[in-house]
Amino acid sequence: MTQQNIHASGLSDVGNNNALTLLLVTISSLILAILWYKFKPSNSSSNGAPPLPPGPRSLPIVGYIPFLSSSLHTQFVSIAQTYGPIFKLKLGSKLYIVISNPELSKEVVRDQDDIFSNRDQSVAGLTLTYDGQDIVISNNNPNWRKLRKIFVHEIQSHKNLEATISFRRDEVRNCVKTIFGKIGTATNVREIVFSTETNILIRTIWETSLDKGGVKDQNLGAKIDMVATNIVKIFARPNLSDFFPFLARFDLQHVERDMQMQHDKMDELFTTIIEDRIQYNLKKSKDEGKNDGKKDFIEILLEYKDEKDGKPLSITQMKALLMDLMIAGTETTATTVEWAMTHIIGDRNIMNKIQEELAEVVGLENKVEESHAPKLKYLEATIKETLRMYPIVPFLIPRSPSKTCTVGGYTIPKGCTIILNVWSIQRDPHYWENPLEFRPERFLNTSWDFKGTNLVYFPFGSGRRICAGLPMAEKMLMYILASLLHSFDWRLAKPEEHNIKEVFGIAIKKKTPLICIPSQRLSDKSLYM
Ligand code: HEM
Repeated sequence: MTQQNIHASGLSDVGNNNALTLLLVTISSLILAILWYKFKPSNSSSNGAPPLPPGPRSLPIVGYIPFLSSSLHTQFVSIAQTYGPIFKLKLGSKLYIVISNPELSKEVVRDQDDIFSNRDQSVAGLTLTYDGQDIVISNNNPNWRKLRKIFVHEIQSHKNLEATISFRRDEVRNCVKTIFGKIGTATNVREIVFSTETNILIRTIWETSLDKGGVKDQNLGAKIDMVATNIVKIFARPNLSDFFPFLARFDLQHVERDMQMQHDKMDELFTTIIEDRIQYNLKKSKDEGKNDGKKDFIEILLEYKDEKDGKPLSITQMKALLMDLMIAGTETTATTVEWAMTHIIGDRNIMNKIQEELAEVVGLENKVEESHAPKLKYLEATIKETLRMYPIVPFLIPRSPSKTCTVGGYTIPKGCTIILNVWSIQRDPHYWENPLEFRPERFLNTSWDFKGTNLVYFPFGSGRRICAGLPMAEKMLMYILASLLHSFDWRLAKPEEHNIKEVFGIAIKKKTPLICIPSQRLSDKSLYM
């Protein structure tokens, strides 16, 4: 080959190379474009806004629904291990964002609390609460603010809690008396505590009407217990109407129908109570009213109904509020007591420490009073540890942002559902040493409280929507547990059946009920009467 030819061929090689390179670049670009289109992160956004959080791939239409397990709390921990502390899930046509670390929780419940103070309103929730006219399910609106203010300032105020101390004392003593009648026999602690809590709430709500021709049904507590239990069970049923709102009108799984039935039973009761009281008040003179002294909750609410300034409270709003109290106040406390007793009975060392403290503070010749509570530090630490391992409402009550915003650098679209996995945060080894060990000592001499200030521990929620019944819950847990453990020694009915298996739902419950045998601890029998 001549030099010229070599050059020519070289040139032509260059020419050929250029053409080849161009072809390769074009094909590569095409392939890359196709690959990018096909595998682009599904969360990237085209308008320059931050992307949606990452999350597992899901099927068309149904999204991730077919892959959901019955133990969502543990399943969400596994998903977070792959996708990080904030991930998204598409369930039907709805977008869920799950958050499982304190830093991101803080962005929701503190830094942007106002934006995140609406609720994700499920069909069952709306059906139960007169279309969200209550506190728990209502969005952040003037109605919610008013009801919450009445509840927190009137019912949960220090003054009112002091004024209603005798109701709690009577009912907790009845509880001790009932258990005394069961000494030596297998006893379901949760059932007894549930009834005690129901009776306390009934008396706090309409004490005087029991004396004044109102509802006198002896089995009222048991009936309410049954309805409340049914309601919690219905809440635990996943509902297609929530995942596909356009299906809601068909109520394919009858969740709405079943909830309506329970709602109607409670509604009938509340209507009777309120009407009886209105009639009674109409009959009595104003002066008589002033002499009454103690006001129960119905009386307080009726004053707001007749309010001259501002917007009076409607009867429906009153009933919605009563519904909240009876449901939110019973299940939570009874379940917490059951978990605490499970661990206390399962660990003789913990039981001894609590009982020694009670003997010292209360004395073996006395009954427990609420006023002993501030000195019962080990018992308090045991309750805190119980609520660390078993935050009864494991995902809090889901919230929904009122406008599109960002959390952790990701876009959070308006109207999606926010789940804060407090259960996983409170068991995260990153924040808790040996988190699966039940160790009350970790709460001794520390500043942890229930106010949700440190988002490593917030079993009652945090921010604007923190549990409105917190002051009462704290008192009840201390008083009931102190009375049960001061008055009785406890052992498991079947020690081989000791277990701490959970069932996930709107409340985190024991898989099998705690059945145990009480024995008399105080020598003076009159302390049980
Ligand atoms: C162990 C007992 C209890 C626990 C663990 C508990 C826990 C909670 C939690 C986690 C929330 C949601 C907070 C959030 O979304 O950030 C809540 C809300 C609420 N709780 Fe409780 N609760 C308990 C007892 C009670 C009691 C005794 C009452 C009433 C007598 C009550 C009334 C309420 C109400 C009305 C709300 C709704 C607050 C709102 O949405 O503004 N709770 N509770």
